[in-house]
Amino acid sequence: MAFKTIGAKAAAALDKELMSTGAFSIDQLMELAGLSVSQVVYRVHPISKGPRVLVAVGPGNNGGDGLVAARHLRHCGYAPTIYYPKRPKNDLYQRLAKQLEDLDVPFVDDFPAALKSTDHVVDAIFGFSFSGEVREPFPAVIQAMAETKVPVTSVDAPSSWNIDQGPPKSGVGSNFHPDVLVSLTAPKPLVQFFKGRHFIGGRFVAPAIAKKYDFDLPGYEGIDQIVEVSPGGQRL
Ligand SMILES: NC(=O)C1=CN([C@@H]2O[C@H](COP(=O)(O)OP(=O)(O)OC[C@H]3O[C@@H](n4cnc5c(N)ncnc54)[C@H](O)[C@@H]3O)[C@@H](O)[C@H]2O)[C@@H](O)CC1
Ligand SMILES: [K+]
Repeated sequence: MAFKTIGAKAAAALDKELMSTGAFSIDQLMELAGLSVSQVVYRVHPISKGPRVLVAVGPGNNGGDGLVAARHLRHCGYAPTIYYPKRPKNDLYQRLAKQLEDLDVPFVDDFPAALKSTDHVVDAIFGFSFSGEVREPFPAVIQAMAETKVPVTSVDAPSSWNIDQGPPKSGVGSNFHPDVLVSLTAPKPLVQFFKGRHFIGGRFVAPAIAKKYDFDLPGYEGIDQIVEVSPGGQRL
């Protein structure tokens, strides 16, 4: 059985609903989303494969998930490094960054250089609100992630891919195929073009809300925050 996908518009509406009628705060959702991402990294890249994780953080909530994941990974014994070139003034992102600074997590400015000394990359640049062509300073970052041999885990979407239509046909991102994807709440239509290891995370949706938005909860086991599915979103 394939899990139903939710398109960009539905994902944004679901997000709004969780924070209005669902009574969640954004901090809560982001904490659980980021925790899922950290569990996926632990699953696909145990510390024995190398503790260094470079997290590429974008300007929106996808980036916030990356900051939370980095904090959990640090507490689990990894050595994360953060690339965060566009830091919004928003209080939530400032606090997430401060929490990392207090754990002595380094922030770096040169992504290609940092990529040369890491064991794993988390792509938390853009999620379901990405649209159009990638703007500066991110084209070189996407290109570097496309070319590296270091494994890349993308949060919610491979950054630069159109949420509903998948990878761009040409230009930045057309050759970007991350090794791992963590779909948050439900896979997006782009998963039909994805070929790597695929997980669903974001264990915070009530059954009634999933029903309203016409997707299935993946059946998390025990205390797991993630479920592995096929690249295209079939139950394994
Ligand atoms: N309900 C859920 O599923 C949850 C989703 N969360 C995360 O939130 C994400 C969505 O967050 P947002 O709506 O803040 O948006 P995104 O983080 O997807 O991206 C929006 C940011 O990217 C910029 N941007 C958009 N297109 C661009 C382009 N072509 N070039 C350069 N910059 C561009 C925008 O100006 C904005 O700053 C999800 O993908 C997921 O990762 C979680 O944090 C919480 C719960
Ligand atoms: K992403």
